[in-house]
Amino acid sequence: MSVGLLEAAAPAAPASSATAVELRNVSRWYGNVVAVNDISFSLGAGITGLLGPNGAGKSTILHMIAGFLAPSAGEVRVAGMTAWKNPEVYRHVGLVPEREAVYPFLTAYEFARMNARLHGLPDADAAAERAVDTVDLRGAMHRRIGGYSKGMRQRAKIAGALVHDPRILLLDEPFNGMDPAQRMQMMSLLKRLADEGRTILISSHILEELDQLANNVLVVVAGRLAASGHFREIRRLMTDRPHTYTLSSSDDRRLAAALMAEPSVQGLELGEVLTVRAGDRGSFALALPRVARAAGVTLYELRPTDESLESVFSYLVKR
Ligand SMILES: Nc1ncnc2c1ncn2[C@@H]1O[C@H](COP(=O)(O)OP(=O)(O)OP(=O)(O)O)[C@@H](O)[C@H]1O
Repeated sequence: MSVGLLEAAAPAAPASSATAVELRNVSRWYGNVVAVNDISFSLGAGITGLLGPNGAGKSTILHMIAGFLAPSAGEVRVAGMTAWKNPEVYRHVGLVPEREAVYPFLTAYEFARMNARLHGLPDADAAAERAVDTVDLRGAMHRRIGGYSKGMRQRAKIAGALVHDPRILLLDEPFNGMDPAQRMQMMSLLKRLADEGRTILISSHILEELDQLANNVLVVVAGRLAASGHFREIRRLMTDRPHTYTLSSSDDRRLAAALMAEPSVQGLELGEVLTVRAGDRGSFALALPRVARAAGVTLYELRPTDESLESVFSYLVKR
C-alpha cells in the first residue's frame, strides 16, 4: 500500500520536551480484529485532526494515548513517559470521550468537581469552578446536565477533562450532533485552549469540521495512517481525485462523442447509462453544459457515483 503524503511527512521524532505525544509502531488488536496497524506519529503544541471513517481506529488511538488501553505492539509515549500502566500520565492528559459519559442528574459543576476529586486535587471546588468558567458554562453550572443542549453537554464533558489543567487534550468526535452555532462556539473554545499552549488531538470523520481549526491532519483508514499533512494539502488530495458521474440526456451516444474531445474527461463508458470519469471536477462542471449545448443535447441528470466517504478514503490509500 502506498501512503500518500506520509512519504513526505517527517518520521516520528525522538521524544523531547516539545513532543507531547509520540506513537512508535503502535498496533492494537481485539481478538483477530486489527483496529490499529503499525502507526507512528508525534504531536507538539497546537491542534491536530485525526480523520477517518467509522471503525478506522480513531477511538482506539485516543484511548491508548490517554493510557486507558494497552497497545498490543509498539509504544505510546506521553510527556516523555510510557502511557500504559502509568498513572502519572493521567495528570498530563484529558480525554473527552465520544459517548455521553455524563450522569444527567449531576450539574456541570458537580461533574467537574467529581473529576477534580478523582484526580486528588487539593482544592476541588476551585478547580471545578475554573474549569466550568473556561468552557463558558458559569451561568448554567448549577443546572442538571440532563437539561442541557448537546453543545452544553459537550462543554460540560470538556470541563470534566480540563479540571486538572492538562497539557494534552484528546477529543473524540466533539462536533457530533451539533448545530452550526454550537460548532462555532466549540471551535473558538478549542482555539483558545490551543493558544494557551496545549496539545489538542480531535477525531472526526468529516474533513470540513477540521477547517480553520487543525493545521495538521492525520488520516487513518482501516487502522493505518493513510496520509498526514497540512489541512489544505489533505483537502487538495481529497477533492482533486478523479470523479465518476453517471449522465442521462436526450442523446447519450451523441453526448459521449462530444465529451471525448473534452480535456477534463479522462474516460467514458456507454452502457445502459453514460458513465464519465472526470479528472478535474471544476473544469468538467463548466465544460459539460457548454459541450451539451454545442452538440444539441439536453441534459436530464448528472449523478456522482463515488462520493461516499469510504471511496474518498480508499482513494487516499490506493494512491
Ligand atoms: N472492545 C472492542 N472489541 C472488539 N473490537 C473492537 C473493540 N473496540 C473497537 N473494536 C473494533 O476496532 C476497530 C476500530 O474501532 P474504533 O472505535 O477505534 O474506530 P473509530 O475510528 O473510532 O470509529 P467510530 O467513530 O465508529 O468509533 C473497529 O473495527 C471496531 O469494531
